[in-house]
Amino acid sequence: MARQKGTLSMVDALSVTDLSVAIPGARPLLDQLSFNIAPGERVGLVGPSGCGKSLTAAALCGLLRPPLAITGGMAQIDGVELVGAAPQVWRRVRGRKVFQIFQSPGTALTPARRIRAQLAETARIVGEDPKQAVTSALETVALDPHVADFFPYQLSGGMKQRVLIAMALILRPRILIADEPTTGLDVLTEREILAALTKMADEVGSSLLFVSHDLRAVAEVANRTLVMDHGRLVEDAPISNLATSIAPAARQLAEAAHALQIQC
Ligand SMILES: Nc1ncnc2c1ncn2[C@@H]1O[C@H](COP(=O)(O)OP(=O)(O)OP(=O)(O)O)[C@@H](O)[C@H]1O
Repeated sequence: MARQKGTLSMVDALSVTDLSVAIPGARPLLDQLSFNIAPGERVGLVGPSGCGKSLTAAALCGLLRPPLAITGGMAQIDGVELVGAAPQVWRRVRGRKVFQIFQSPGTALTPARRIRAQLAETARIVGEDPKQAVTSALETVALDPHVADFFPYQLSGGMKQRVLIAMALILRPRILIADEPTTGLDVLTEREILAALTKMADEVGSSLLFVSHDLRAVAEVANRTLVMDHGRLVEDAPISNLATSIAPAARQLAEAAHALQIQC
């Protein structure tokens, strides 16, 4: 495995070194993860259910809840150390340096505010003209301009995900972490979301860490894949190399994806 141990170089958007997460006193749930992501790089994080993908995303977004805790290692975004960072550091980092999109987009939107107000507020945070930013971000994620007048409850799951991607477009984060953003969506909506994600990352130059159990979805957005198994990183390779990996979890994922390919 071409595993990069990660002292932060000038070019890394994210550098993770020996990151461990556990309930203190118990065995680690994340065990000494190390990887780097370059600016603009799009990386998939895959592995079997329960291997630690979501915990990794949560740790990098400062969203672990006690008794879970980071028990060792470092994680830097754009040179800012996240492990042990104070709340005021997180307020500076969250959104502008790391933006997260999760499975349930509804929880990230304020229920009683129209989409226009929420996107405009985001634009003001970064000093953008709100009107222009809202129009242009909605257009980039292929949402009708009228969506700006809606409340979150009036949107489908796929539309809410696109609103969040529009928010990321306005904030221009250094890295976007998307944890299973298309789970529960139909396949056409899934492809639209993946297209919006890659377009957003291309326009802004953001790096993308795309968490999924679905290698086919990862293949749409990333060409490098991190594979986890039982809390450890077991492979770091181009997606096309997984079938011949020495890591059984990587080979099993490649075989499953191959078996699911349907000729239409
Ligand atoms: N709050 C928690 N307290 C204790 N253990 C937890 C907690 N959250 C997750 N875990 C454990 O950590 C491990 C990794 O969980 P995680 O949610 O990261 O898996 P995952 O790879 O995202 O799985 P899936 O693909 O099913 O979403 C699992 O064994 C899980 O039971």
